[in-house]
Amino acid sequence: MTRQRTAALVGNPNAGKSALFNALTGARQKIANYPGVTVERKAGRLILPSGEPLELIDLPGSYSFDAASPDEEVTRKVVHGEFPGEVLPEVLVIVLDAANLEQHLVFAQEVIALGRPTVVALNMIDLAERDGLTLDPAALSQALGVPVIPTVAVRRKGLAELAEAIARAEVTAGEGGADAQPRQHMTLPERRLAARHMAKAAVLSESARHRLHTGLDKVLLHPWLGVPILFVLLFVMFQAVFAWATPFADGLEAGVGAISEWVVATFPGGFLRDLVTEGVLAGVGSVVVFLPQIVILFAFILVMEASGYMARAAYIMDRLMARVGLSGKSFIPLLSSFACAIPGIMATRSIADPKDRLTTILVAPLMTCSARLPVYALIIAAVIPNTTVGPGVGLQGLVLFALYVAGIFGAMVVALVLRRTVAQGSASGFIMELPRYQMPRLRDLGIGLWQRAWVFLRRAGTIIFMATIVLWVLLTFPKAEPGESQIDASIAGRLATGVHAVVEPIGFNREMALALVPAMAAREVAVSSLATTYAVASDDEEETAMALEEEVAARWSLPTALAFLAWFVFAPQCLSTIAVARRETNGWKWPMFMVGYLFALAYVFAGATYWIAVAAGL
Ligand SMILES: Nc1nc2c(ncn2[C@@H]2O[C@H](COP(=O)(O)OP(=O)(O)OP(=O)(O)O)[C@@H](O)[C@H]2O)c(=O)[nH]1
Ligand SMILES: [Mg+2]
Repeated sequence: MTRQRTAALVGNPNAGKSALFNALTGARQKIANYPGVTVERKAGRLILPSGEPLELIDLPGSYSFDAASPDEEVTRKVVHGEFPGEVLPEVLVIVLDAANLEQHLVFAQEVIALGRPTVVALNMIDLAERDGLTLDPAALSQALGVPVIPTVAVRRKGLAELAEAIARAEVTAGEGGADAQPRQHMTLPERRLAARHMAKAAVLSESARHRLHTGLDKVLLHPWLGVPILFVLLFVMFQAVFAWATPFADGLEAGVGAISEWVVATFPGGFLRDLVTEGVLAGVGSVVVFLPQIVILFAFILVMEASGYMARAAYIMDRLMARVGLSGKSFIPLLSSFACAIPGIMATRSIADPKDRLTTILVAPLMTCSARLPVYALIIAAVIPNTTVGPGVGLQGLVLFALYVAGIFGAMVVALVLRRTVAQGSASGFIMELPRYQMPRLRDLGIGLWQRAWVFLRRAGTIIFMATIVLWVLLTFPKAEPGESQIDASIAGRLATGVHAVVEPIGFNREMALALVPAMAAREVAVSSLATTYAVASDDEEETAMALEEEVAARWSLPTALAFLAWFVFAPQCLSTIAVARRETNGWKWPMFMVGYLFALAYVFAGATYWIAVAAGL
């Protein structure tokens, strides 16, 4: 009888099936450290200890036989003998990741329930050991009712034993293991529960560290607690941005003020001195004082990344993202957009589905980038009282938190609408391997913070510097006639009158209108523009110059200030983002769509904020 005998490798994605396949057959299947590498069946020849050949089939990873994707469909068909031109494999070899036993045992039970000759390869035990786990293959074998062979595919450990077990499984086909009970009718939650018990029973000993890590995961990834914990962390972060930064920001502000006074005292009055004090020092200085806030924000983000928490945040958010039609793959691009939408949009290249990717690009500018922080911080410090609304809860930090949440919420709603209209499609869930918890290293943290601070200062020294000088010149010429205000007379003032007509209905004053156009270069320019405008204006009125924050507090009504905040949650005030969106979508159509919908939202929400605030008597 020369019938070709076959065995198939099945299991969750990233369990090491292809690595085992290569080790057993000498093939060169692509393996890589992420799920979904193998997407079709591959066959190779394994020589059994008896010298007999056996056809071994490597299959795509699968979470269940209820196939969701085409590659999982391949697995289901091959295992059930429904694949065209393929015989029913006699032996099923389940490959488990020993370091993720609980997760992998769910599908394993479904395979064993088929009642076919089955062998389990308990792979990656080296990783389990590294994590501080000592496993008991015998206990697992007892619980599953099939032989369990420990293997390390990449170091060719346990291969002979596995081949032996495959050969034997064929012989004992149909006899069933000691504990084999009918498991056909288990539901998914029942399988999950059984998986947890079996995984627990299979652990002989666990290091204190591993226990700590699983304990942390139990709390941080808890179905109910996970989301509130994430929000509390973010909440604390925004409180800290205000509470901790204040002394440093005050120091910087005093420093800029001192330099300005020194310049005034040392140099003769005139064009150049005004350019330096009203343009460079008032304008650029007004942005630089937000450096402490930026550093604190990134300190939190970097610690969350380095400790392994950020990946868990992605895991927690995945369900929420799926509900609005985004895949979990969008999480990292959207997260990067909190720093800046440009790297965020570029990171969407990792999203395979084009509609999915387009949606992510279109909503990325709604994530609050760090360029908005100076604008938010200035307005909040100026008009929101520095009081507490509960033990340890500052009102200013609360408002900042609300603005970030408004951006996220806006993005979710927009994504939902886009997925139902112009970017139709369904969400694809993702399962990611969670990295180990780690104590963030101070050195890495320092380097990361330095890089962020440098990016911020470089922007202040280049784009913001240039925009401020151009604006100062436009504000200073032509010179006002006696009795006329300098702003009214200037080129910038006249240009602003046109913009003001458009934004007056939503409560903006003329200085705000004046700040909006140069702020297209970068959002922080809104702050430097206001500073320069007020510096020029107060010079003109022979007033003593006040700090920008005090100017805003004195001149803006609360509804106007709130409307300006609402505007910046949505407005696409960034030419570089538009340019990157054009490059990544290969054309002007989508960037124009993005700019259009964002300005429309900004206008509507700023207007609504203004009129509601006015009606409320604020
Ligand atoms: N340390 C260690 N790494 C392993 C072991 N087995 C596989 N790997 C690694 O785990 C990763 C995934 O292995 P693959 O063989 O591609 O996994 P797969 O099950 O074929 O994954 P899909 O094709 O996506 O279903 C690769 O980076 C392998 O090098 C092992 O026993 N120990
Ligand atoms: Mg594979």
